Amino acid sequence: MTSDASGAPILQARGLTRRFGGLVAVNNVSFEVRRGEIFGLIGPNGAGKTTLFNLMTGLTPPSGGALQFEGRDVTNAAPHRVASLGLSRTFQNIRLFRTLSALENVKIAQHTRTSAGFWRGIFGADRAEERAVSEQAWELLDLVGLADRAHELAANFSYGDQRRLEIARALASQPKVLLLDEPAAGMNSAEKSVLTTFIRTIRDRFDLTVLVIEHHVPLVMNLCDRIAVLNFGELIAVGDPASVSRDPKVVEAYLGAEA
Ligand SMILES: Nc1ncnc2c1ncn2[C@@H]1O[C@H](COP(=O)(O)OP(=O)(O)OP(=O)(O)O)[C@@H](O)[C@H]1O
Repeated sequence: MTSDASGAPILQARGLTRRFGGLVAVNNVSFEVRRGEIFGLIGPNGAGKTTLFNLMTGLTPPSGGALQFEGRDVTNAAPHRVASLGLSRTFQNIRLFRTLSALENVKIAQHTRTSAGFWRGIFGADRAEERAVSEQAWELLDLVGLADRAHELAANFSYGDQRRLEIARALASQPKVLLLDEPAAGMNSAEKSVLTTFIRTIRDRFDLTVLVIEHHVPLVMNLCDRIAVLNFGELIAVGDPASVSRDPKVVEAYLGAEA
C-alpha cells in the first residue's frame, strides 16, 4: 500500500445519508479510504452497499452528509465530473455495449476522457490518436485476458468475461480510484481465485485505490487491506479482515448468517 506524503485519505465520507421515502438506505455513514488500499464493502442484501457506491459516484444525490475526494468536496458532483476527477466504476448489473465488440467497448471508454469525445470513439479520430487509443485498448484487453477475443461482441461473452471486460473499460478512463460492484458475481471458483491476484496486479500497476463490494466472504477477507461492514444502512465495523471477522456485531449481522 502506498500513501501520499501528507497521509491524507483519498476519499472521506462524513455522515453520508440517503433516504428513499421512509427508508434510510444509507444512514449517517462516515469512513476514510487511504490512497493505495483495497477497501472492501460488505453486508447482507439490502444493507446499502450499492447505494453508497451510487452516492460516491454521483449517480444518487445524498440526503445528507459530505464526501471529499483528494480533499475536494464532491458531495453533489455529477457523475461525469466525478469520473473526470478520477473515480471509475463497474456495475452489479453489467453495463456494456452488448452489440459492440470487446475492443470497441474499451475504445469508447478511452474516448470519453480524450478531447476526441464519445462520437469520435465510434466514428474514428485522426490516425495518430487512433493508433494510440488502439494500442492502449489492446493492452487493457491483454491485461484482462481477452485480447484473443477482441473482435467478438460483448453479448457473446460469459458473465465472468463480461466482468473482466467491464474492468478493462473502467481502467480505460485512467482512474485514481476504481470501484468494483460485485466483480466475482457469475464467476466460477477458478475465476474467483484469479480475480484476487488480478485486482492486486492492477492496483500496483496503475497505482490505484480500489473499493470493492463483494458477497463472497473468503475472497473479500483474502483480498482487502481493510473492510467496512454495513447493516441496515449503518456502518457497524471498519478494520482489517481479522478484526472485522471477529467483531461480534459483524458475526451476528452478516458472517453468522453465512455460516
Ligand atoms: N432507487 C431506489 N428507490 C427506492 N429504494 C431503493 C432504491 N435503491 C435502493 N433502494 C433500497 O435501499 C436499500 C439498500 O439497497 P442497496 O441496493 O444499496 O443494498 P445492497 O447492500 O447493495 O444490496 P445487495 O447486496 O442486494 O445488492 C434496499 O432496501 C433497497 O430496496
